[in-house]
Amino acid sequence: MKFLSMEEEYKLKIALVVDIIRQEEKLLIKALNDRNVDYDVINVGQEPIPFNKALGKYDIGIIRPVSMYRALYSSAVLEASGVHTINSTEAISICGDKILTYSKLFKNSIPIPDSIIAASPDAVMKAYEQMGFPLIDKPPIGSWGRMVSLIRDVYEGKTIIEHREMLNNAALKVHIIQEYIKFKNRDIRCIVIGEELLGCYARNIPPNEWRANVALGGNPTPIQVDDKLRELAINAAKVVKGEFVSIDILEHPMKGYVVNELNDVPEFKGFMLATGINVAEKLIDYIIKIYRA
Ligand SMILES: Nc1ncnc2c1ncn2[C@@H]1O[C@H](COP(=O)(O)OP(=O)(O)OP(=O)(O)O)[C@@H](O)[C@H]1O
Repeated sequence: MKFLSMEEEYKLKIALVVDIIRQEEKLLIKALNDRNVDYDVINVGQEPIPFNKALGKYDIGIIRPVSMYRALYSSAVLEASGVHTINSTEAISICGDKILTYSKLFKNSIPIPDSIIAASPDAVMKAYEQMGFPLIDKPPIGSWGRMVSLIRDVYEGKTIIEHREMLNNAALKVHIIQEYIKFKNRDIRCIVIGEELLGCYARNIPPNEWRANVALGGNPTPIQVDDKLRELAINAAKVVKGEFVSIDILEHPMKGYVVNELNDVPEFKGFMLATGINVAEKLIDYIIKIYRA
């Protein structure tokens, strides 16, 4: 029997595309080193990426930029040279925009919060009236809960409309007006890799907040995963063509689980704290298992 050297064994060449190195990226680098996988870190926050077939030396691009457009475009350029990116450009473009995400989910009968899209101040006022207060108003792009607003009456609504109109970004002037789902004072975040659910945890809403983001102090706690939750998370990931995504789920008093959003560059500090699962190792093991030559 011939024993393969580590290099022969793992013929994969990986591009780890980043714009900053967070704890998540450090863990990915550690997992790559531990498994002796050949990789380069491409920092698109500092380095240009040419349209160049030489990029085709990479088998896989792990796309990790925090900035949505850096993630989207670096994935597109790598894909153009034949690199398989995780996530794909298509998945990033869908998940990076909540309206595109909801459109895919709704079309595929995956429950979402009742939502209305409004693209002008007049349309927003009408949408507020149709939805009724209290309601949530959020822009289609953004993360860490920024600009996600709980609006209790028309005065607060008018303030939000005015502020958004002042922003120099067309997408931020579009509003998603949404039912406020207060039910359990928490939201659930699951991670799917490939077609499997890695796990889920809950983020409890901290004091003086109504949002559960870990970045805002949301407290990660373990939960029991039932079949419905598992099925919903896997289906939602599939519908947006996500290969490594996190899925945010709210619990509705009548409708049960509803998908709030998906993230194509998932953060996983909170997930690891609550579940003890090393997401970086699982992702690299998955890549080795599925894509090793
Ligand atoms: N319709 C809603 N009803 C109740 N709470 C909501 C609703 N929409 C958002 N939230 C709360 O606000 C938080 C942030 O909202 P959302 O996830 O839509 O924004 P985000 O900026 O994309 O956040 P993330 O960093 O998770 O990507 C959610 O985690 C949830 O706690």
